[in-house]
Amino acid sequence: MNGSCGADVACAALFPISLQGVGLRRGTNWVLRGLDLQIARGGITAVVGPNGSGKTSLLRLIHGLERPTCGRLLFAGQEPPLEGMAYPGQAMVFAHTPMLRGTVTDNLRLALTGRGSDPGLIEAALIRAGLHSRGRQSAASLSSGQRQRLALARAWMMQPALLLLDEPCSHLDPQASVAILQDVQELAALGITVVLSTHRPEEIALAQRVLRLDHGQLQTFCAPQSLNPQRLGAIPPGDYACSRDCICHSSV
Ligand SMILES: Nc1ncnc2c1ncn2[C@@H]1O[C@H](COP(=O)(O)OP(=O)(O)OP(=O)(O)O)[C@@H](O)[C@H]1O
Repeated sequence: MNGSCGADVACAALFPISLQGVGLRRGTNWVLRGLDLQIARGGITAVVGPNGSGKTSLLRLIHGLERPTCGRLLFAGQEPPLEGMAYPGQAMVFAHTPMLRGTVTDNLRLALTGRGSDPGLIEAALIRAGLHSRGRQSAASLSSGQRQRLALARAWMMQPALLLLDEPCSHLDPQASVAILQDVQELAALGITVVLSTHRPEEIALAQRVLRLDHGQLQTFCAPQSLNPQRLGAIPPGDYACSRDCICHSSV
């Protein structure tokens, strides 16, 4: 597997991802409102904004774990399938990755469910996760950082065209975060389009575009260079503001 966009068919079927007037209501609370934006194939998009601004909800919606209450979500101009939990061609990794009982290898096998066994691919995923000598170890014994690397390797095995990462380093120490971000960059270099929610400047710095939400609404969608670096360092995480010259696009 070269990993370049998993399958070009999947890429062609996913991009661009278009949100047209998308809203998401939970109970009486509109957590996403009037979103109009387009995500093109390739690169890393960082989704930023204060706590509760809707970052996770947006990723869940793109992945198919939730459906828009109103508006349209289109993949390559088409409505996604109604059946199934998650949309095809995608993988999502959460801040806290649950491990199955069993070994590290057992957890990787999960990604191959329904596709038969592929020892070579599992071996490659173990190496990718830096867990080559730990395949037979209980997955429950892994550190948080090792679990996240395993989760990314598992996602890679699924050959996704789109990888959604929900604050992948939020509970990791700096050293573990560096390893995760290295993995993310490698996956992006393989042609996998990455969308990650984050509060961290070092993750935003990896992105080619930054999508900022506030109270469920799109505030900005621009290149990170357009963000004011002074403010990036000086203000509390999650409160990223655009500099005056940031032109806000609905598509970057
Ligand atoms: N299961 C749920 N039921 C009802 N409301 C929810 C649920 N999960 C989240 N919310 C609400 O949806 C809104 C958006 O939450 P979301 O988790 O998407 O924000 P976020 O930007 O990812 O926040 P954080 O930075 O804290 O992770 C918040 O007001 C939150 O309280």
